Amino acid sequence: MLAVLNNYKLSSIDEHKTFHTIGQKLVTYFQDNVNLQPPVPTTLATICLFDNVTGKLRSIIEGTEITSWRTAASSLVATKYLYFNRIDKTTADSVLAIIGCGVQGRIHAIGMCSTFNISTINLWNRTNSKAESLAVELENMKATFQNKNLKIYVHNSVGECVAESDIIVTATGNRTPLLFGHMLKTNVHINAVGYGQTHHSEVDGGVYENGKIYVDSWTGAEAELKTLNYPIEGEVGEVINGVKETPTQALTIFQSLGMAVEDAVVGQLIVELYEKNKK
Ligand SMILES: NC(=O)C1=CN([C@@H]2O[C@H](COP(=O)(O)OP(=O)(O)OC[C@H]3O[C@@H](n4cnc5c(N)ncnc54)[C@H](OP(=O)(O)O)[C@@H]3O)[C@@H](O)[C@H]2O)C=CC1
Ligand SMILES: O=C([O-])C1=[NH+]CCC1
Repeated sequence: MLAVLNNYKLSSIDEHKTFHTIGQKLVTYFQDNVNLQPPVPTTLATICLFDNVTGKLRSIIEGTEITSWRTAASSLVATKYLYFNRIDKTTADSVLAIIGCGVQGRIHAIGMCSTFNISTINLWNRTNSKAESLAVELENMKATFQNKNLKIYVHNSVGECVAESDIIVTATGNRTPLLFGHMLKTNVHINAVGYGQTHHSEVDGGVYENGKIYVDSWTGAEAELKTLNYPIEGEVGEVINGVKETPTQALTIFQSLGMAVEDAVVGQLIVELYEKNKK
């Protein structure tokens, strides 16, 4: 995945300096890595940064952790602009469902509960013990969350998990849909993160048909969502900068594809901080 971003600022480094980034992100997904002893992450990433004047390789950065956090951060931004900005904030304690409690499900759970007023988190995972382990971890982190009274439940079915949920994260490698329209209440926001057969494998067509679909990048969507036969409303960024209106419709879907440019900028920030602290 190629990434080029010019003329931007990193205020934590230097608010006057302008940065230019050329990067390349390499990602592999080996599902059986979780069964190794010790387990290895299934999604592995490496980020290469190049000098923007000469094109010479400047740094190679371990990108697995960056990918985990960046993906969750994108969903948090999407949830803020597509969901929290359309609801009554005075009553805005929300119920979150995590479908798939692997690396992404875990980071999304921590990120959402740290950022928003989540009163209940519902967890489902194909292998139930992983959802139970995440529930224990979240229980031990409660003091750091926005809502210290967070209630945590593990469910035996996806339908039960999402029935009362306002915000849903799907983060599985499932190749066929596991989230269907009849399972959802009204006024729901979905962050569809997992990649199975395609990016949109986890969510049934009936959900896309009745919702407003947003992506992280039009360019990514043109390349990677060719088989999604429903109209895309816009980029989340277009809602943020006012080009598109905040949706008022009660079902929104953030179809997360992953943008290498976001990873490359975080990589650049890490390299700049490293260089600054070395001096
Ligand atoms: N949109 C984006 O930018 C990104 C998307 N991804 C995608 O997100 C997904 C999750 O990644 P990650 O958390 O790192 O992977 P993990 O291997 O850590 O977790 C995978 C999860 O998917 C579940 N799963 C796998 N196959 C199935 C299935 N057939 N039915 C139901 N559940 C299944 C696993 O359940 P179990 O524990 O039972 O095996 C586990 O909960 C992947 O598809 C990955 O490609 C990853 C990074 C960025
Ligand atoms: O952006 C990314 O790293 C990925 N998107 C889909 C799988 C991994």
